[in-house]
Amino acid sequence: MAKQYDVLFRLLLLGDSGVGKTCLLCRFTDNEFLPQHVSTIGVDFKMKTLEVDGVKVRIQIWDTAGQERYQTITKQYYRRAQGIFLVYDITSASSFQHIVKWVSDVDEYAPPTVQKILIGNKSDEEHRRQVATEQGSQLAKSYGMDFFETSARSTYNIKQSFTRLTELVLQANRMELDTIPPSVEDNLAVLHPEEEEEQEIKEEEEYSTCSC
Ligand SMILES: Nc1nc2c(ncn2[C@@H]2O[C@H](COP(=O)(O)OP(=O)(O)OP(=O)(O)O)[C@@H](O)[C@H]2O)c(=O)[nH]1
Repeated sequence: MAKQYDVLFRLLLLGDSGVGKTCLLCRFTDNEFLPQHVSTIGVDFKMKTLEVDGVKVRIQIWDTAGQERYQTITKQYYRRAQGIFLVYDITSASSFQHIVKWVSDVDEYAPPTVQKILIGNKSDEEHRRQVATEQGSQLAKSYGMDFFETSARSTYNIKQSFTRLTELVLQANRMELDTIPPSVEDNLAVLHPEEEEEQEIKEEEEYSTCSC
């Protein structure tokens, strides 16, 4: 059967516990919002297909637990990520301060080519804001990253931020894609996951436990 997509990328959501990583993912993939905080245990993932620059991109998005005790497990997922969302909560100054630590973990464990975007989530909570938009934008600039304030509750900037990271990953891998001969492209069309990894993904899909 012909593939329903041209390329497959892995994205990762990182940030402190409670910043809204699971909610961002559930809003993007299922257009749902979970009002209660159910801490992720280890990792979960969901899939979605997007069309970016005329390319059908299947993205596998990994939602990691923000809690310290799961860090040994979650760090094992950095290695295979092509794009990473670094998420803080605009109502939590500490979650913003910890971005420095998340970036240093990414530098240590993720591939050097990984694309990163900074996200300030919960923009609907203006009355509880502790981190100014300018602070987020300055920090992102200092790391050379794009920056979005988002709201999983109101849907603000959700599609835009996921599309942008996918676009950046696509651009970063474009040369590699362009060198795949058309005959191979028809059947393969996945940058890294070939048959073995496809099988792995199918198994992962069967065990996916995302709570939304
Ligand atoms: N107001 C508001 N609340 C949000 C938003 N996104 C998430 N929340 C709330 O924040 C809490 C934590 O959200 P989660 O998505 O579970 O947080 P997480 O980052 O996945 O947490 P861990 O799994 O523990 O790492 C929940 O009560 C959500 O309803 C948002 O955009 N606006």
